[in-house]
Amino acid sequence: MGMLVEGKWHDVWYDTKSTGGHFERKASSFRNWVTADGSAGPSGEGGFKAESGRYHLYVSLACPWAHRTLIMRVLKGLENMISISVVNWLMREEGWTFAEGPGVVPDKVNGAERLYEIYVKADPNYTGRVTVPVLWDREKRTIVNNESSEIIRMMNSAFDHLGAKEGDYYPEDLRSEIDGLNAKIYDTVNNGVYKAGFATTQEAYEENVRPIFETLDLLEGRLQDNRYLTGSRLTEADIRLFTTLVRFDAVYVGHFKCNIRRIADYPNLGAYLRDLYQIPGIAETVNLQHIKRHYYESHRTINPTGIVPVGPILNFERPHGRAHLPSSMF
Ligand SMILES: N[C@@H](CCC(=O)N[C@@H](CS)C(=O)NCC(=O)O)C(=O)O
Repeated sequence: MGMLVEGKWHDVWYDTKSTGGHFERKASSFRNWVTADGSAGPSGEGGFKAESGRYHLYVSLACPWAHRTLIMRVLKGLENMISISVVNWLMREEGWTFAEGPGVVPDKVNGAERLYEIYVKADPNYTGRVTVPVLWDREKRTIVNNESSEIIRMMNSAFDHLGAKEGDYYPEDLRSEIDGLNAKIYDTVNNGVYKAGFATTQEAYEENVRPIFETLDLLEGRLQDNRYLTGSRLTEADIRLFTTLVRFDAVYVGHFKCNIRRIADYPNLGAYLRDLYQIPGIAETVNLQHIKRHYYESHRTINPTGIVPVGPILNFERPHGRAHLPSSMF
């Protein structure tokens, strides 16, 4: 665990001293967009035209942010257009690495052994955290973007004219509702679990753990009559919530102390989680070994022994019973 300072790797843990025990996530640094015609996107510069075989995605199967991009890649059928490398689950002194292990896919594009080498290739003076996901451009030999929320937006539409699968997960008429859900779910659920788990004072922990369950309670009600968060259509808001829910009972309840309730205790959220898991292609993006081993073995400030709990027993294949709720393709 560490960061780059002017292109040099330093092994440091998150600083929570200056923030009263609170974990504060830093903004991502590379913000260019792949677009259909290569014009600039909402941020950054142009020059990144959608082309089959041009882009490469670096992911961790453990990471909920990277997981979003893996799901979107499958839903949009981009597996043959965007290649991937998968880091080892363990993130210790050298940060993410490609050390051999089950499920690891080495870096055949840059031949890197550690993820920070990719950041230094893109910017020899880079200062900041070295995070997944990373979208790499083989042509310009640089990082296009390392912000998952933006990478999934690009995947949603930029490759459509090249034969991506049909489907719009950020449809025009639902955008303001999706934006509202995303903002609340990011703050109190996706990042909320990290704020609770990485807190280093009792106050900071309690302040952050309660809102997680307030939001989950709210979503439980919303999912009573709605198949998906916005109603009958699956959107990026569901994908973003899914990657936290699927890790919740296995990791966040124990390791991050988010234990007021489990997802298994929520009938609607639990069934919704199984419903999404059973969408063709999604189960293959979920690797509970990488997920559990990453958190419990990497965060030694929280779990000094590195022991990985054996349970809980989870079965996302069980019938979800939500097929009666209205659903429409797009
Ligand atoms: N905002 C980023 C966050 C990505 C992120 O924090 N990834 C974690 C893994 S779950 C990471 O790589 N952390 C390494 C570090 O903070 O040093 C995104 O959504 O893409």
